[in-house]
Amino acid sequence: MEIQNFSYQLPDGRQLFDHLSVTFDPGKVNLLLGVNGVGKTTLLDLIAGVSEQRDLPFVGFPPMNRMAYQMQGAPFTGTATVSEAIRMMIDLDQPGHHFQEAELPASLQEIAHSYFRDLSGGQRRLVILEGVCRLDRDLYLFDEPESGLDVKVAVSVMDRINQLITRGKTVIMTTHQFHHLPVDRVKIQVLAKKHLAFSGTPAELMAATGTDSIEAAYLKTDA
Ligand SMILES: Nc1ncnc2c1ncn2[C@@H]1O[C@H](COP(=O)(O)OP(=O)(O)OP(=O)(O)O)[C@@H](O)[C@H]1O
Repeated sequence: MEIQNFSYQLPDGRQLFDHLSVTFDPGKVNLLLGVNGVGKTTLLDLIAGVSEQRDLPFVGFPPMNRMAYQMQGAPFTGTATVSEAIRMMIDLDQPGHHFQEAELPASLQEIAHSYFRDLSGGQRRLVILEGVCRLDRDLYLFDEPESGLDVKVAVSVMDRINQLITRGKTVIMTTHQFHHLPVDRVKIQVLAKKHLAFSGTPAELMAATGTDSIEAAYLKTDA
């Protein structure tokens, strides 16, 4: 899946990307890194087709009905319980699947009968993430999935994302946190100043920057 030589202007005329080329690896967690405002979410929106643009130089991406996108702050009906919300999402592409609450992770079973409107911000995010992971798609887009989650829940979310990779799915995700990543299955893309500043494995990034952690290595990039 490739973005080839892509230039993009925001509605106010600012140039966000200038001849940007990025290759995402199948079967991996492709991390999009970069400072606030560099354009990570915009890129996910463009890939997912949320921002309607014609003739994009995007090659090899699956059609929209084979993608799942966890957007930041995705709305959901407040009058559904957690269990109903997950069931609704499963019904989207597996109608007739007999969903049982016992299939839910323990953290969601505890709140299975709570209304979505009564959940905390982190709990809402967890429900949406679980629903997105339940969709049977080829490409999964996550926008800061662990944001606002406590460490234990964040670890379980990364485990969930890791399960997708184990099943041969492809993930593209933005993040500002570098813990609990399946490092041997990660490809890092660092966006900076309208371009790609780095593309490669965590080991390559650390070797290139003479560091021993992804966080230290990232801080040494141009991002
Ligand atoms: N609809 C829009 N109209 C005008 N500017 C926009 C629009 N959407 C995004 N932008 C601008 O595009 C730039 C990139 O935003 P984007 O949300 O993609 O950044 P990001 O890298 O995801 O940031 P963060 O890490 O803070 O989530 C920002 O300067 C933002 O203000």
